[in-house]
Amino acid sequence: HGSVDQALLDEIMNNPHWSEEYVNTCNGDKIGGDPGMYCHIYRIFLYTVKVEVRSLEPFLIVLKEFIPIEYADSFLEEIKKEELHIQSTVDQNTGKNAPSVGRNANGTFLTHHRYPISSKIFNHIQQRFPSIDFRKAEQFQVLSYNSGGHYAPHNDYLQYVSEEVANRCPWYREGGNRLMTFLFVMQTADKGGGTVFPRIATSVQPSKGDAIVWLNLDAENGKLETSLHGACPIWEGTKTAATLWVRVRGNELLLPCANEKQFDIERLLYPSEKQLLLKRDWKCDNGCYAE
Ligand SMILES: O=C(O)CCC(=O)C(=O)O
Ligand SMILES: [Fe+2]
Repeated sequence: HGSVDQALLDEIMNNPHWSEEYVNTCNGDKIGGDPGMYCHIYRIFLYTVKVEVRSLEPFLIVLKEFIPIEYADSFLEEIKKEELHIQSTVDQNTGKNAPSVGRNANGTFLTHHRYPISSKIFNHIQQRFPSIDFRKAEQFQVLSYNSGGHYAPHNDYLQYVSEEVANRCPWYREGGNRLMTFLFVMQTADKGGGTVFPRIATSVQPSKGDAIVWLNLDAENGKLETSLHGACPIWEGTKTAATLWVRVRGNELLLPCANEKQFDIERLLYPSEKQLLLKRDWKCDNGCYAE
């Protein structure tokens, strides 16, 4: 692991939520090495969006240089004024809030329009990614990781014993599960700090301003276990990122005419071209739109 601080490395290796395999995947960014990977640029209104397609099953893309550097910097300035709390979980044994073994990060939630700059970033995302209604996303979760920080591989979907039980909770009933995670990076670590997807043996080492976008559910709203991911350990420096968890209600991405439920992945990959397509007199093969 090169010149990685041995004590930090030992700590991660002894953490039951991490494994050598995960850490190795963290250290090997797949840029250019994955035969299934490709890139394209789409244009929407006057904006261009650079897309790196890492995987379609599960869906994982990186939007390169997506958030302007000056926006990221302004947001960072605002965040400095916020009190970031150590992210804790409820200890199963004591019932008390305790720092989590699975995650070592400071963070806070901010409403989309909390600050002019968060609003600007929110609108920036929405304009360039119109196939998703980001108003249906939870608040920005800002996460900041210092050296030794990490978030061990986990899934973002909410887990309940059953859909019936879940729906007793108004918060779930309104939004449904977490369909998509949209994460953008405002500050990169000096060493480490990518996002790892162990089930597809991939990690993304983002640059400042890049956004990493993936789906957590399948087309039937089932839990997509291959969306397992984590924040790789930070060996040096600080990483700051913000997450939008987009809920599924109002964001059904299903093909209008598919007999079997399937996502309309093109809507995510080429939103602008899809808009043009929809302007044409488009008919589906299975006749559901026939006059
Ligand atoms: O910071 C990262 O790379 C991952 C964060 C994450 O997985 C989450 O907030 O759910
Ligand atoms: Fe996550």
